[in-house]
Amino acid sequence: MDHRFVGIPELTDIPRVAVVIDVMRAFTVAAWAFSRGVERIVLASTESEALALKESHSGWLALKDGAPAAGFDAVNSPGLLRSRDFAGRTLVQKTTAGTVGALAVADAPLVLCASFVVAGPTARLLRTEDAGPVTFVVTGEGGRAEEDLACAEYIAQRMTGGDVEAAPYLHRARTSSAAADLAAGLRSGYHPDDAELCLEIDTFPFAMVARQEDSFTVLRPVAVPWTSGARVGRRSR
Ligand SMILES: O=C(O)[C@H](CS(=O)(=O)O)OP(=O)(O)O
Ligand SMILES: [Mg+2]
Repeated sequence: MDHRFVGIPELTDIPRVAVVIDVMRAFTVAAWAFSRGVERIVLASTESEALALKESHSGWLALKDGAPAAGFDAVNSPGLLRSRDFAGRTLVQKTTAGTVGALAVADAPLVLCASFVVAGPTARLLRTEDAGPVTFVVTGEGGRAEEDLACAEYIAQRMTGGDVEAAPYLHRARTSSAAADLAAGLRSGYHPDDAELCLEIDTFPFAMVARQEDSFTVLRPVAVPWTSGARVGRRSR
């Protein structure tokens, strides 16, 4: 199938179906946040917007990448999130690459955010939706991040429905510069398990769908059973 693999700067039109990839770490973190009880993630375009949203909505929490900072409740680290209890909470997320990529395609009729931990459900949902050609947004390094490209290509292969060996794709991600930086502790807001947590396949049974709700871009988990007939539907444009 004629999929496109593009960086954020190459996004010149509104895709019909967009899958925004950020393995390290935004959309691994988002999946972990949902697994810890977060009900929805509101994507913010700036840190000040994230803080303003938190302040104006009782009970909302804010997460950003980089070092911990005043006003923020969490950082962009799966290792640091996995023991938190976020039951029923709304989380506002702002990161350098992942959330920027998702907001860049927010007007597309179908937008999924993905990483290896939700790769299988993401591919199954795209099959169920009969999605056709997908625009994969490779968020890292202007579209050249090897971990994101490997994950995008892995999901594209799994969309075909056949068995796909994960090892070569994971190897590319494990040997990426982002993985090396994470493993070496060069990223702020970091846990030593982060790189490995980002390199797990199908940890969670849901895909993550971004939709416009009121004036926000909101990410929610959508359960995708192995034999799903459930459709999420696309917005008409
Ligand atoms: O937190 C991350 O891993 C990165 C930020 S940086 O590359 O470490 O500065 O953000 P993300 O949007 O998750 O790629
Ligand atoms: Mg990244």
